[in-house]
Amino acid sequence: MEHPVRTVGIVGARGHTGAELIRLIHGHPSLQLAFVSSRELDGQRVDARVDGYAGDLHYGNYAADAVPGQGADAVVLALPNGKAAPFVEALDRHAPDTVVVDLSADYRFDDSWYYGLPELTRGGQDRQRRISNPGCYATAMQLAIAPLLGLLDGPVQAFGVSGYSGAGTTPSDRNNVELLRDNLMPYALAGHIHEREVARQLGTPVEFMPHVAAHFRGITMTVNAHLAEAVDVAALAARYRDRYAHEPLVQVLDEAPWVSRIAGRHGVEIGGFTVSADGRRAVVVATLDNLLKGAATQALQNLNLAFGFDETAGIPL
Ligand SMILES: NC(=O)C1=CN([C@@H]2O[C@H](COP(=O)(O)OP(=O)(O)OC[C@H]3O[C@@H](n4cnc5c(N)ncnc54)[C@H](OP(=O)(O)O)[C@@H]3O)[C@@H](O)[C@H]2O)C=CC1
Ligand SMILES: CC(=O)N[C@@H](CCC(=O)OP(=O)(O)O)C(=O)O
Repeated sequence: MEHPVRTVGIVGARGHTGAELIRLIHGHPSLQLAFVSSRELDGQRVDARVDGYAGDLHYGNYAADAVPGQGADAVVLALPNGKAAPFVEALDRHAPDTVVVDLSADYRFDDSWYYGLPELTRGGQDRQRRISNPGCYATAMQLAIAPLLGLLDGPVQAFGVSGYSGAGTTPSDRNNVELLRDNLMPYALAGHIHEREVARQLGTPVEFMPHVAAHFRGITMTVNAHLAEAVDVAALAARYRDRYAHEPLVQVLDEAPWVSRIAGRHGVEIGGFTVSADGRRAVVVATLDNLLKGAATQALQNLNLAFGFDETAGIPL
């Protein structure tokens, strides 16, 4: 179906997720880039920085008060955690009908925002204007755990390993390639914000242990669940196949998915179904690309739903 073209601005466009969004929006049949904002790249050509973008757009440095005046139909905030509020306040005040998609964790606990994990939260109210876009670990955990709801007996343990692009571009130990070489770096082993986010969304306790590794992109998430009744591997896998049968972005496999195979791809792979001898403990593995389904691809799903487009428009499947 033909749609009128809608325009999208990106704040935080220098970052890893911003670059992916530029590529996706540029290739979208019904979306067009209105502006891309970066303080550091102000004035530079976008085509000199982003493979896959061809055009005359330049980065600009737009402070929060300047964003509503750009007239974009949607604004994606791809800023570090804690930086979204001035942009949201300016849009609330001067352009309240703008669709806002926030990639950070800033509004994920705010019930006045729509939590946009389409495979689990889409419904009758998808034409949203304030959308909190779940991140990489939270998406992997929720998609891996959701089919187990109703079977669980106690907290679920989630062991996650992220590529270092998950730590953004601000220098830290977690994106320091020297420190990561031949290494696996554990951090925030209890109480990570994504632990609380997933527990809140799924309504069940989760114990999350994040790590970062030397690869650039991709998350692997191993979930360990104690069950109230025994299952066998076939029944466990069938539960996932049924749950995601009509989801173009979720592939259910028999074997355990490998993170090396998901880099650069838009969906999620779930597999490696294993049960203990008594059938009361299940293990499941999920992989996704943190920059795509964990951020930019999910943002595109949410923009598509907000504008009434096909949810996967512009997403190469
Ligand atoms: N990386 C990932 O795998 C994922 C990231 N996310 C979330 O998405 C958001 C963006 O992540 P990512 O792309 O990795 O981040 P980056 O660190 O790579 O990029 C951050 C961007 O924000 C801009 N920026 C930084 N500070 C400010 C500020 N005070 N005001 C205005 N602009 C600022 C930077 O550009 P400049 O300094 O030039 O202005 C840059 O464009 C984060 O909230 C992150 O948690 C979510 C899922 C996955
Ligand atoms: C490796 C690494 O540092 N990862 C980041 C999360 C990645 C991400 O950006 O996710 P959210 O948007 O959900 O915060 C972290 O653990 O905080």
